[in-house]
Amino acid sequence: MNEIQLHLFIFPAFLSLFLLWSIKRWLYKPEPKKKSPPSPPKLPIIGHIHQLGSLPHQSLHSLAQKYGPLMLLHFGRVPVLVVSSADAASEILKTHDLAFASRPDFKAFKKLMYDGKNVTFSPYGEYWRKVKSMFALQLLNARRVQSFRPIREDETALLVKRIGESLGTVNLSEMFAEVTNDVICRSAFGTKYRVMGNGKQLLKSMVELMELLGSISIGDFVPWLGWIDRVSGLDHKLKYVGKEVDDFLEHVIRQRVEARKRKAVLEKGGESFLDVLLEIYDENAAAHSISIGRDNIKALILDVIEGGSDTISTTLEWVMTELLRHPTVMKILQKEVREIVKDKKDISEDDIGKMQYLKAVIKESFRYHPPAPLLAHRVAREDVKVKSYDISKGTLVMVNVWSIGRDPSYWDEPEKFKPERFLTNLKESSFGWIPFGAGRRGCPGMTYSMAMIELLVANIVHKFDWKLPKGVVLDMTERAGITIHRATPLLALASKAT
Ligand code: HEM
Repeated sequence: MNEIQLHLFIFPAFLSLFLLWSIKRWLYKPEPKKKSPPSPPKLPIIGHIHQLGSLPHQSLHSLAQKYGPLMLLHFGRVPVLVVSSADAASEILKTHDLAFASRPDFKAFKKLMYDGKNVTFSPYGEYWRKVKSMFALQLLNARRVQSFRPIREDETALLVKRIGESLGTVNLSEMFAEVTNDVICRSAFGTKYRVMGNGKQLLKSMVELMELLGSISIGDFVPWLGWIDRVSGLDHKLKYVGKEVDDFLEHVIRQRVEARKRKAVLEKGGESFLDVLLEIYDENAAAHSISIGRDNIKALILDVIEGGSDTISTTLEWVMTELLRHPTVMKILQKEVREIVKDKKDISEDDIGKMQYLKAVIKESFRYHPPAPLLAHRVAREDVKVKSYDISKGTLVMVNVWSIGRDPSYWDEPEKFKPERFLTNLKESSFGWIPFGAGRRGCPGMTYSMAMIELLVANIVHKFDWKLPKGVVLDMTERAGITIHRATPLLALASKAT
């Protein structure tokens, strides 16, 4: 081939290649690079799981100081978005609420909550919408919360009597756990249950259940390491505790069904949650446009017990801890309560309505010690842009309420316990104060909880004076779990009010 022939061949070949390349570029535009939130260095296989520590909300708070309020971690193969400011929380819980309205399907949730049939761990969808609206409209509406008033009053009176009989050092943690359990059981089942069928303490089983719900199963994040859950005993514990709680619920439901057949009257305090559910179950399914079976009832009852007991008792513990740490705040509160109640024997809910400082103390305690410091995890249902970041479908979202309550750009002197901040501005209406979460998946139990916490705190500061036992230094260490309790029981010295 001479030189001219060669040129004649090469030129069209180049031209065709160039045309092919241009067409390909035009047809298949390369995906724009995704922008992820800042992320700390990670380990192979497990990613950032090792950085959670025993108190994840605190470890994540420290990491967020360095990587910012929207931070991306990886737990095994699962991307995890950690949210640590009011502004970022508003993006998740308000702007993109629907996109983040689902929950993860962790093994513990499925095994202990009847395959996710409860409200809290149910994925977003038709079933969740129905049971959530049933919770909000029928189980926890204002009228029903009001109907439980005699239960709250009875149990508060019993607590006051118990403290009065054992003036001196009292174990407030234990007392709060018991009174909360009694109120919740009476609201849920119409009667108190401390002991289960086999003589085991219900409270102890509930503590085990909560611990398991808060535990990490490695198989959820690195499926091929799932065998570790077997070897570590987690799988066995899930089965054992699940069975124990199921036996108890079965026993209670059978008793209640029998009592309903005999038309036995409830203890005072209106229709229980279980009665409402049984009504829907056996009589009225069509009218409620929802079909629920035995497992659904058990799962929904567990929502009430695990949603209510631990969260309320831990709130009471922290409120009293802060009052004991701040005697001046205690004095101001006692003055308010005593001036409003005067020499009446009982505190009415009308009286409570006037106690603005009491409400401020409780709100401040929620800010500083949110009982569920990481809310309940959310999951992204679709790809979504948050601020300028691309968050992919399936990302697990942790909203660090503990961190948000300590954000100095939002709260003035966040490390100080200052109830006054809630008297002067309504901070709790925005996303800096979200101990009950917000948006579609927000907690439906806030009114119920507040009614109980306010009545209990008002009564015990009204009837008694409190201080720390001699030589006791308040230990502020937290105990790990899905709700955060004190690591050591709260002991306090009670004397008759002066
Ligand atoms: C001090 C008391 C309580 C606190 C601090 C609390 C806190 C929370 C939090 C943080 C969430 C997750 C919200 C979110 O993802 O945005 C939640 C959900 C929930 N809570 Fe509560 N809660 C309390 C009491 C109660 C009570 C008394 C009940 C029932 C009687 C209850 C039932 C529920 C249910 C059913 C959900 C799931 C809502 C959903 O996923 O749609 N909670 N709670």
